[in-house]
Amino acid sequence: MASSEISAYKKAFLESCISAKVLSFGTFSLKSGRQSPYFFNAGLFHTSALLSAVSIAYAHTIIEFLAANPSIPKPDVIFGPAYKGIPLACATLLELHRLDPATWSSVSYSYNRKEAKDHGEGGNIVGAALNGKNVLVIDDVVTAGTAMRESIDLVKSQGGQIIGFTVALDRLEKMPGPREKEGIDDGEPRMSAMGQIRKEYGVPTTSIVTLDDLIALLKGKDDEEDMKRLEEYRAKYQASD
Ligand SMILES: O=P(O)(O)OC[C@H]1O[C@H](OP(=O)(O)OP(=O)(O)O)[C@H](O)[C@@H]1O
Ligand SMILES: O=C(O)c1cc(=O)[nH]c(=O)[nH]1
Repeated sequence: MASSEISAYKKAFLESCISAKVLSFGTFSLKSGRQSPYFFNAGLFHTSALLSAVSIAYAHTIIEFLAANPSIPKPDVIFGPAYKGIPLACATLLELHRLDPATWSSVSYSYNRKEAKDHGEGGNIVGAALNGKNVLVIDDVVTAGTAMRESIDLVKSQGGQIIGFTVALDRLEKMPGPREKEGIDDGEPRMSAMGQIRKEYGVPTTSIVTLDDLIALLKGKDDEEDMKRLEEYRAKYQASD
């Protein structure tokens, strides 16, 4: 795919991520244990201009996602998993309300604490209670899907129903093999985390951009060495779906 085939808002989103160094290139250790030649640090969307830009991209992605999947019920709650999902969910809900107040004014945000609070109101959920609610989860990036699975378990344990997942970046990586953490790569094909979750839980998922979009954007205009490392990484960890 050539960079000209990326839609204008995806291109603008990726370019703002690169200029703010939300997307950076080098060698990074991931939660999965993989060594990646690129990293998406959503914690760097910390100015009002960047937070506004990212929330506009999420909001448009969510509106398109809901329009393309009419069987998905309307969300009651936008849930942002701790930590990086928290400001993203809150800012996106404000943007959705700005774009379409009639639809979004009664929708709530909610997020978890990583450590439950044992005084005051207590518990590990801040914002709307999830019991009986249709919950749309917003997170920053998906690699092996550990964070997504934790969100599914958490929302279910609170009595909520997950109706969809939206992330900024789907790295399109295959799920880790059973001995990958020990450094043993069996080289077997596997589905992506997003694909596996769609299949296992029947939960629809979407992303603003993917690794394929990033490579298409960078092709022919960036550092050739970074580009080569990105393509090698994609070839090694590319998912089968
Ligand atoms: O798909 P995975 O393999 O789970 O990797 C991606 C997740 O890892 C990071 O979160 P982390 O758990 O480090 O929490 P943070 O938001 O506090 O940085 C990142 O923010 C994603 O949520
Ligand atoms: O897989 C991860 O741990 C990970 C990848 C990435 O690009 N960004 C991030 O915050 N975590």
